[in-house]
Amino acid sequence: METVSTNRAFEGVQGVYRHESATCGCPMTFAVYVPPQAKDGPCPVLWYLSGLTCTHANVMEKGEYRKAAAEHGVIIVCPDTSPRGETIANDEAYDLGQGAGFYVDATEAPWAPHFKMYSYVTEELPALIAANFPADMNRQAIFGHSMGGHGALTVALKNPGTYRSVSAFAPITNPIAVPWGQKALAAYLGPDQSAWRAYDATALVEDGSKVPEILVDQGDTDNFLSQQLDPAAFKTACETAGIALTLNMRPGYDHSYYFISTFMADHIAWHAERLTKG
Ligand SMILES: N[C@@H](CCC(=O)N[C@@H](CSC=O)C(=O)NCC(=O)O)C(=O)O
Repeated sequence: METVSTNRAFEGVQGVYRHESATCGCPMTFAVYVPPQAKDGPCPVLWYLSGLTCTHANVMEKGEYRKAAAEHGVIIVCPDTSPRGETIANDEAYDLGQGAGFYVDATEAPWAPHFKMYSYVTEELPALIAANFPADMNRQAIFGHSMGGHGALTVALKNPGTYRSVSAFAPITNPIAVPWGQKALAAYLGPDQSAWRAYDATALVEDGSKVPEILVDQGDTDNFLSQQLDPAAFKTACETAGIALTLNMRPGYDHSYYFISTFMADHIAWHAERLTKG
């Protein structure tokens, strides 16, 4: 692992790192904020998964998470959203290929050799974090935005013992039913829609995956709300399954990092409460 940069912030350290990923078969860059409490012992880890077009840098530069992370003593890890490189498959559209990995393990050509973001964020990167940072891997939580909200929900639902809590900003909650998801899942997983259900938060809940509670914040003037994000089916699935979903509709907020940064401290405090219990 190579250190790209480190900067002192809120008495902790914001770092950017690069490593050769065996899972994605290319160099991958990620950001880690280590809070000041780490000098006294391992800290819990909160994963942030970003949305379409993002690298590790969008939330690092615009998410405003460091003050709350330092206050609560939480490490924040921000992976990239896909493998990248000139020799790696891509698409000219912003919602497929590089910058749009959808946190799945692709099975279809030309994506399958490198687009393994599910395994990358659930296996390879956690092992790297455990080996190189003052991280208490028995206390992990996960959140994300839009495509990254979809990633956070599906990763938590598929690994209920690993993450103590899960939340999302404006998540894609039912990708099999919306254009972004239908396009990406068809490309990465092929035409058999039964394979898509393993990466759809609403379908996972309908099919029996369970976490005790979920926090979601959603702007009501988000331009993607009706076509790509509509949380109605997810809300119904959670109600039926007995999952306590808190869905905060936020008047006047859009899909941007202005919205995310407004509610970032609330989400970190919510996770910190669950990460420091027990
Ligand atoms: N370029 C596209 C929209 C891209 C976009 O809005 N990306 C969001 C995530 S959307 C869902 O995953 C984002 O986080 N962008 C990065 C940022 O820094 O804001 C278009 O123009 O429609």
